[in-house]
Amino acid sequence: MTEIAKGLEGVLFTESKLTFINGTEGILTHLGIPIQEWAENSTFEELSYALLHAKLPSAAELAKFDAELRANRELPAKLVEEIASFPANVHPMQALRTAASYLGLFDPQAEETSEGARYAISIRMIAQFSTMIAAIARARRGEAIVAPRADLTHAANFLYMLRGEEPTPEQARLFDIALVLHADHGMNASTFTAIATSSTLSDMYSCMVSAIGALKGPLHGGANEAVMDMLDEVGTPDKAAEYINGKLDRKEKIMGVGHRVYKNFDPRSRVLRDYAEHVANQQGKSNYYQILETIEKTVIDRIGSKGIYPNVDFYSGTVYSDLGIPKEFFTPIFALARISGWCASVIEYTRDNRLLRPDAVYTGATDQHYVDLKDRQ
Ligand SMILES: CC(=O)SCCNC(=O)CCNC(=O)[C@H](O)C(C)(C)COP(=O)(O)OP(=O)(O)OC[C@H]1O[C@@H](n2cnc3c(N)ncnc32)[C@H](O)[C@@H]1OP(=O)(O)O
Ligand SMILES: O=C([O-])CC(=O)C(=O)O
Repeated sequence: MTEIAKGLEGVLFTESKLTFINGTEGILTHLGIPIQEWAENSTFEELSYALLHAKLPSAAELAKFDAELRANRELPAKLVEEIASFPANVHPMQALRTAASYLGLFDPQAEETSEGARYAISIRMIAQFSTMIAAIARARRGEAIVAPRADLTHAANFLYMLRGEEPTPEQARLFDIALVLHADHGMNASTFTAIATSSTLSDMYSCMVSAIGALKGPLHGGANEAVMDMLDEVGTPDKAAEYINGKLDRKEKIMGVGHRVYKNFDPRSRVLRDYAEHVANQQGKSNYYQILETIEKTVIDRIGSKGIYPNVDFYSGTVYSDLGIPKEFFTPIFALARISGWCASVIEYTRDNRLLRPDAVYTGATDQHYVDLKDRQ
């Protein structure tokens, strides 16, 4: 009998030097370096360089790359106008998908697919995704769009544009760590989607728009917002265990737990949990962390034996929420970070491109003949 790899589970379709995951032992490395070391020591700018070049930058290379990102933050004025007129009630991921596509209209290199062009476009998109997302957030709240500043880091500039005031160094660093943790993750659904599009030799903007669409779904990047919905529904920590037990009894899914590859724990969620705990311990903060702690314990007690543990989307929202970021922007922020992984993976795959085209086992009718419309039941 023909074996079907449902969900392409375990199917190896390419080689990559960027990211390694051992889902049984909870190991994630970029360029062989553990994610915990990236989070502790590095920045989003440095990891983006490392992914795009498959090597750690020298100090001079990093300074040049950072300067290029800073120089490319501004959006075309027409796009800013367009974002300001988007309907306020659309989901920000819809707005981002549209804005990213619109951005391509102003890029003279948009149709070029050489590696050099893909790289130059990647720098612009990494820089401009941040500006687009902050602009979408401001416009949605009816606030004036804040122009980017070139004297701030990528993380600090995003929070500045979003809130209209500079973050503290601690807030900027916390957000930077969140970006580092989300920047790449092997052949996840959105990266795979970007690669599938690029495998037809399509352009970078089409690849990124496809990837945004794939990230949006609640089984992937959209889960971080869904977790926050769940926390709001639970309300207070004392109700969390009953709420989760009820959901599991009804065989409903819990958002932010479970993973196609990690069957023990997701190392990113551990890092985020520590930061979420740190933030929660500061005076006057939300009780989201306490609810999540109880949910984690209840889930592991009930279904941990199936390999269900918190994933990266579980704790990220409470960190964002304590940074003053509204929940509808959690998934756009995922895109703000993952753009680096998408671009790097597309560039890497395209070097030895092969059209992606799997197959399905046909189970439909055979030996039929066309029936005229008037003779059909
Ligand atoms: C950044 C990211 O993309 S990380 C993932 C973000 N997504 C989410 O958090 C959404 C919730 N999680 C899920 O839906 C799933 O865990 C997925 C889609 C991420 C991975 O699923 P799969 O690899 O297909 O796992 P699969 O569906 O085979 O699950 C195995 C068992 O665990 C159960 N299970 C998996 N996830 C969950 C969950 N979130 N809640 C409850 N039960 C779950 C399944 O029902 C299944 O049980 P069974 O064996 O009794 O039928
Ligand atoms: O790898 C996956 O399937 C999903 C994930 O955790 C990510 O994209 O960060």
